[in-house]
Amino acid sequence: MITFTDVTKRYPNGYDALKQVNFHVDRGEMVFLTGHSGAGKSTLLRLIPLIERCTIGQVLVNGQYLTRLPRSRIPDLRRSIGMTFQEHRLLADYTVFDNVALPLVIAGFRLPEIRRRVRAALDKVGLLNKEKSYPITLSSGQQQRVGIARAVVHKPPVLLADEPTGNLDPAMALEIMELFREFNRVGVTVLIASHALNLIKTMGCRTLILQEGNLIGDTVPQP
Ligand SMILES: Nc1ncnc2c1ncn2[C@@H]1O[C@H](COP(=O)(O)OP(=O)(O)OP(=O)(O)O)[C@@H](O)[C@H]1O
Repeated sequence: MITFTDVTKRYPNGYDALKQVNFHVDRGEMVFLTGHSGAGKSTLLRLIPLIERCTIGQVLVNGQYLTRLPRSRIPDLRRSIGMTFQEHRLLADYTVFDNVALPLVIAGFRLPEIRRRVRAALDKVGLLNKEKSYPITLSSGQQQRVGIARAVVHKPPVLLADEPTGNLDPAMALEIMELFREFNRVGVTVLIASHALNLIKTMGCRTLILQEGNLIGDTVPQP
């Protein structure tokens, strides 16, 4: 589903945030990505929906080589990927419903379908009763859940999460990770960047380890 072949990402200031990274994530896998601050985790995630382009190498997502992907196909690629961010990036003057509906509005869905899908997504994250609330009135964990609902509302086969539990207490963090696991159980390929080593251990998933832009580990837990 996601293959990196000798991927190097050099930023315009000449810094190599990723250096000849190679890995493959199969369809339906759930994988963690960890490493110190500045190791390149966010950079790696951003290459998948083409928020950034790699400088050298190949990124293959859902059968498409991204280096060859014409600009006109980027919206299609992004519709196949859901992404959540640590800082949520919710719109403060939009209700929870409207925040989650946004990707569907942009994609041109009709209102009855938008209602149905947004409510289904909010139901999955346990926030159906908050659809009329504004993000500022929600806890950090609830805001993260709204971000997750927005990421899955168009039912993408791939879900990426950048530090989804950064601001949360351990119990809430585990709940959020379990939510990702539920999406994975129904077939979604999940890749999560996280510092939370204990939590990653608890989840018992394959883990990629980055250090200064090098992929130095790819561990699969023993049964
Ligand atoms: N747009 C940019 N221009 C130049 N350098 C950048 C840019 N974005 C990131 N970097 C550098 O690339 C390196 C990797 O950054 P990245 O955000 O991918 O790391 P990270 O592992 O996600 O870190 P954190 O855990 O702190 O979020 C860092 O040294 C960072 O300063």
